[in-house]
Amino acid sequence: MEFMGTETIDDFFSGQAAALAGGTTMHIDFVIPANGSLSAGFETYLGKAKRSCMDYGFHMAITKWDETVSREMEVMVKEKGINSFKFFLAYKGSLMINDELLLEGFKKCKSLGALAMVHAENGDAVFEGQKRMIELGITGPEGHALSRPPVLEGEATARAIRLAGFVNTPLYIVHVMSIDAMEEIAKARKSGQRVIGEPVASGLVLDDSGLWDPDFDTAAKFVMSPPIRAPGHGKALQAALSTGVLQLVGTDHCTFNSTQKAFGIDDFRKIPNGVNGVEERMHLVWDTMVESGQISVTDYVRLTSTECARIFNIYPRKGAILPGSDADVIIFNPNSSFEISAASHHSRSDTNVYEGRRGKTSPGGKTWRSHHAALIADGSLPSKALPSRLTDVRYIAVMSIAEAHLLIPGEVIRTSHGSVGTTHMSL
Ligand SMILES: NC(=O)NCCC(=O)O
Ligand SMILES: [Zn+2]
Repeated sequence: MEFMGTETIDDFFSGQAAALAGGTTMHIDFVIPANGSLSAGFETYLGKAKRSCMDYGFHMAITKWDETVSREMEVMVKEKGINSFKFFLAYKGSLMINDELLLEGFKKCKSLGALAMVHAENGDAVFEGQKRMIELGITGPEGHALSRPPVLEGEATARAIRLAGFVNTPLYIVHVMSIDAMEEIAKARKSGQRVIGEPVASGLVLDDSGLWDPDFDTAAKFVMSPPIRAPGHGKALQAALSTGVLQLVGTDHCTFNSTQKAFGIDDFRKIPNGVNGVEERMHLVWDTMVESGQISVTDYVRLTSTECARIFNIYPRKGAILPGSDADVIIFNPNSSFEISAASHHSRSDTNVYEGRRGKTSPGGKTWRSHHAALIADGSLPSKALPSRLTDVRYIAVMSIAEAHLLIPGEVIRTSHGSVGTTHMSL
């Protein structure tokens, strides 16, 4: 993804290699239109995706509005297999759109049967918050969190929910990071509105303390939007996930290396926003949610995978181990762990926001093995595979087997709690 004057350090190949190493076997990336053109953006991303080593799908961002965009949305849905569009309420001056455009976009999604997705922060208020921080002389990464507090996420979430309700169209809130946003989603769902809330790995397991680290590189690696919140928010998001208030776990994998993050060494507003997570998501959700007893193994499969397949209409090709479904499996040993580190991860990023945390190994002691249709015998990654873009927006299945059970290609899969699923990430 091109963002904030630079481009993510992971491309389709390295991002997907990281995903596969971490037990995720398909992703849906966000296409950013090229100068507002959906078809040009789509072609650009098809070109980038030539480097793919696993299956993928596309969402698309809508960053401006006119008759051409409206017509192109129709083409994307009817001819290109895109069934979800993202609207940014933040990033004033670049990706942000106003309420008028949001309403147009929601109406168009409704008429096309597509799912509207929203990045929910009040971009005008964030802009004001950033000015305030700079005026106070706060230029470091902590200024990022201070300038865009949870109330601005709550406000934008509530506004998007109400406007989606006004248009009467379903809504998906991406990267839910705060109690404020989660409570708006809870209220809407209780009232019967179809609102889907997606927390991401970073919001569930990290807190904002890293942003105050005196070492710039360390602090800057935690800069993402909405920001990683103060202690307490993550725990509340975990509880919301386990009780069904939030529906699935994504990653928003969007990596920049230290030299890119250093663009903002004198001004936090210039630090490219984004953190890693696609390689760590399955480990972290297992570790945080299953091992703590907050969710069952069956829940784990649903939250990391099946739910996503259902929401994006990919089930049962993905999200199920059934005749005709894709045979994507992951195998790990819950009793054996390794240390997560930038030194050994598969992303191209030179930092890892989960440095020092632990993940599970495969039965052979290596990273998890995961692959679509062809299991890798020794846990190694594919050098080049035969990926496909699922034009009917089908996803990939991941089966989690808690008992380490070595599979060989063609073997009948037996498990006491086998299931399947999917995830999405953005590169
Ligand atoms: N989330 C983030 O900080 N970077 C990716 C762009 C976005 O999705 O907002
Ligand atoms: Zn976003």
